[in-house]
Amino acid sequence: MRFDHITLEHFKPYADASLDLQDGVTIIHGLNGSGKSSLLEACFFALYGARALDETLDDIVTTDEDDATIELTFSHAGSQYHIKRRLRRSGDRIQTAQCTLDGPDIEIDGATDVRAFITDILRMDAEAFVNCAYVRQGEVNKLINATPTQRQAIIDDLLQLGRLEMYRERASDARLGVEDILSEQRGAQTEIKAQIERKEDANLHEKLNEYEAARADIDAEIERYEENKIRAQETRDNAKEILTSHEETQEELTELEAEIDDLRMTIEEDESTRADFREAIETKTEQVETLLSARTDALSSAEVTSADADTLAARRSTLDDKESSIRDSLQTARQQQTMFENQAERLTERVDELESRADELQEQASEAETAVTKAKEQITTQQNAQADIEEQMTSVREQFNNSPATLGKATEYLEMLQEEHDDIRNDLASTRASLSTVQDRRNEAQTLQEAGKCPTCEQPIEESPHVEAIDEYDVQIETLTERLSQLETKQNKVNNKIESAESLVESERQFETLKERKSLASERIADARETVNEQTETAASLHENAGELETEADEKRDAAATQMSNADSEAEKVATLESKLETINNARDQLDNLAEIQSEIENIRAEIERLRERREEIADRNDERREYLQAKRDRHAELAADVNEARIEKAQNNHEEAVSYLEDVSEKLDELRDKRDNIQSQIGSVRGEIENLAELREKHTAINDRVSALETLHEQVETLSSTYRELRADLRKQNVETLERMLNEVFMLIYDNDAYSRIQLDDAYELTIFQKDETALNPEQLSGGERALFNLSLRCAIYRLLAEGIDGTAPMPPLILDEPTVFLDSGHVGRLVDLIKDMQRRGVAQILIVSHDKELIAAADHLVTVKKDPTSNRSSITRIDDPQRAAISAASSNKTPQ
Ligand SMILES: Nc1ncnc2c1ncn2[C@@H]1O[C@H](COP(=O)(O)OP(=O)(O)OP(=O)(O)O)[C@@H](O)[C@H]1O
Ligand SMILES: [Zn+2]
Repeated sequence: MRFDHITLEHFKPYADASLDLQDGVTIIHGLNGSGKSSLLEACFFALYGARALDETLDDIVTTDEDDATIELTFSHAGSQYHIKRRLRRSGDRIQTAQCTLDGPDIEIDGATDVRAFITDILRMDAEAFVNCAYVRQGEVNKLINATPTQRQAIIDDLLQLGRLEMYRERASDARLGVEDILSEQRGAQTEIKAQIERKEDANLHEKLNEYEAARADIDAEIERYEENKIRAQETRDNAKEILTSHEETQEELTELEAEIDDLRMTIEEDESTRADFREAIETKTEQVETLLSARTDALSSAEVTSADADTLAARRSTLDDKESSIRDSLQTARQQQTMFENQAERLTERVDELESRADELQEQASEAETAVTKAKEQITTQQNAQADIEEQMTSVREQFNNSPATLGKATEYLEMLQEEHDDIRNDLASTRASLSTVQDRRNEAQTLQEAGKCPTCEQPIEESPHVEAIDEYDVQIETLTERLSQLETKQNKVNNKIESAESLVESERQFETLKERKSLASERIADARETVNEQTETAASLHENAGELETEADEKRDAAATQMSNADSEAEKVATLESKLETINNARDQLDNLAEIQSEIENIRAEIERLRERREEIADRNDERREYLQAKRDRHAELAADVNEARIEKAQNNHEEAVSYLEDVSEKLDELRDKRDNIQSQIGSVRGEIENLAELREKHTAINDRVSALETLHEQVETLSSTYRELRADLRKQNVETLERMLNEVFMLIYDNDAYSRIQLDDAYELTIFQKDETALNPEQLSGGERALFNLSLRCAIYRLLAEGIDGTAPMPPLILDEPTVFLDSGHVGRLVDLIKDMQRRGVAQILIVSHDKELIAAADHLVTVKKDPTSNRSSITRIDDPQRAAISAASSNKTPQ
């Protein structure tokens, strides 16, 4: 067997990992806790499940994960198989969700079946696998510490010697089974023999003859009694017939008597009904009398002579005719009344309309008159205003009388004065300027003169021709000053004139305004006069129209009164007609009353008639009944005469006797038959016994044959059991010898020191080590390292024994070592490398070693390093392509190979 490939998901520290595995030595290397052992455990788990690891499924799934998947591919006997296990959380527990194995022509589903299949092809269960191929970390002492019996069991189991023991046990079980059956059969044989002897002593045929003779006697007796019984039955039946017929006659007589009583009673009841009816007829006849006298009164009230239907109908039709003619008149009168009322109403409405229209016109007329009065007042007011204006105008005119301007020329005059005033002002300004210039020149000349210069040419004065200029200036100043004073006087005068001219202009403007106001007043007066004329005319015409309307209103009012009185007279007619209708209705009520009385009389008479008929009917029926009654009485007398008392008495006696005999004979017959049945069953049992005896004889022959066959079988099984025992002992001896030889070979190969001469493994699987001086040591006395070496040797020897000792294809799993160097010194690690190479040479195809020891890398064909990421706490796997170079570099740098 070879592991080819393993894939992990969420298995212990692995999040996601996969690894190819080949033939040869694979070293799995890494630091403590990096996940090396877990990798091997995964392979083991894939094959056998969690139980084999002594762990629960919860331990296997990576902490905080809810599922895990482990897949292992392996080759075995030329075929490749693939196991897949999937775990999943369900509630707070992890469970196996899938466990399948597939390979050529096989597909298995379910953990139990997969484990069974693996156990079968490897020929070892999980425990055997661990004992042979999987040297687990820290299990150094397991085989050393085991008792010889345990060791024997382990090794026997591995070598399948257990099977021989099983076969032996089965053979021995079979022998015991045969012995059980044999002793049982012998017991049965003796028992049957005794039974046969007992039956032969019982003279069964003689007994049978006796019983048959007794049965024939009883049969004859039974026959005789049966004949007697038939005769007694005939007697009883004849008597019974006579008695039955008598009983029937008695019954008929009783029935007839009852019928006679019934009939008599019915007749009496009916006669009493007739009497009741007669009384009812009398009462009703009296009622008719009363009603007849009521009818006489009703006839006179209804004004008819007879109450028969025709008369009443005729009277009704007369009333109907009258009513219909009254209704016609009534309708006409009502229509007339309505018509007159409507007309009166319409006329009254018209009167109202006319009066209101006349009022409106009168109002309009008085409005016009008011307007006239107002216009006249306006005229007076305006005339007064005119006189006032004229007065003011006269005073303005008077103002102009003594003025320089005429009325209408004042503005022109003012403008002329203003021009004059402007001229004077200009003159004044220029004169003042001239005076000032002259004065300035004179002062300058004076200054120059005083400085000796000519004031005109500014030449030195001596040569100046203009010395007289200052005087000229003085003259000019005098002239100019005079002129100024003249101009100022003139200006004052003109100013005064302007003032009075301005007042004139104002008056003139006033005069114009007055003129306008006067003409306005004239216009208003004219307008008011027109208004007076117009409105006076309007008022007159309105008064006229209003008068006409009032006249018309008076006429209409009269007409309305006339129509109203017509309506009243029609209303009177209506009342009269309605009271006539009332009278007719009363007459009808009287007719109804009469008709009712009449119909009641007729009803009661009909009732009386019906009662009479019923009385007659009952009388007829009772006559019939009386005839029938007579017939019944005749039949009764006839039957009573026929009864023969003596004959009946005889029949009764016969019947009693026969019945009592029959009872006795039945008892007797029952007794005889019981007796016969008894004898018959005894005959049956004797015959059964005889048959039984024949059967027993047959059975006896058969059981004799079986007992001798079982005796032969017992001998054979005994031989088989002892053969298995001997075979196993032989094989074990042989295996112990081989295992001892191999153990010595391996131990000598791996153990470096020269302290021990040999190891002894005796038939009882006791292990002893001999020192050079032949003193014996128990392996438990060895040092820790020596025990580790001893354990390794023993494991390798067992592995070799299995691998070499089994014919054909060895189903051996890979040899798996977990931390084998733990107790070894460096020298022994080197020896371990030699051992591994030796095992390889001897044909162990796949060796898997977990080790943190770099020295072991020297033995590796393949190197796998395992590392755990310190932050994520997840492990990863790396394959090293060239392990030997890695080993050298590791040895030189003393570092973990990458
Ligand atoms: N269910 C789990 N989930 C996560 N991590 C786990 C789980 N079970 C174990 N581990 C981790 O896996 C590691 C143990 O792995 P393993 O025993 O394979 O280590 P190792 O490399 O063989 O170490 P050593 O050299 O000490 O034997 C531990 O660090 C542990 O924390
Ligand atoms: Zn480990």
